[in-house]
Amino acid sequence: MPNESATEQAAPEDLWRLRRSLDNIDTALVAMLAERFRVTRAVGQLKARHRLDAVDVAREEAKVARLREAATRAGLDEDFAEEFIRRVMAEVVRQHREIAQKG
Ligand SMILES: O=C(O)C(=O)C[C@]1(C(=O)O)C=C[C@@H](O)C=C1
Repeated sequence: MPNESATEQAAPEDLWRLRRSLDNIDTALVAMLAERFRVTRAVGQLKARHRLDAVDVAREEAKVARLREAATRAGLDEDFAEEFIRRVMAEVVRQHREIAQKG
């Protein structure tokens, strides 16, 4: 293929297989994130309609604690898991404020 890197051309079959697996996982992650944002947009519309604050600190902290435990059980670094979910929630809050402003 013309746009393959030199590493890809020289890669052994195992590397190809692992990379295909990674590509599938990445696609699934994006699809799940998109689904999550579809749900949070609906939450944002409800919050705007009922004049509720975009941020729910207690819920965020409970979620972080729960996900840190889930990460540990799954063998994933819990600080990474926390960083990830906090970044996602920050984007959700940004979108909720945008929804509330635009009406
Ligand atoms: O549960 C809510 O109220 C949400 O708006 C969702 C969510 C989240 O993405 O999990 C986002 C912002 C809130 O501060 C808490 C949680």
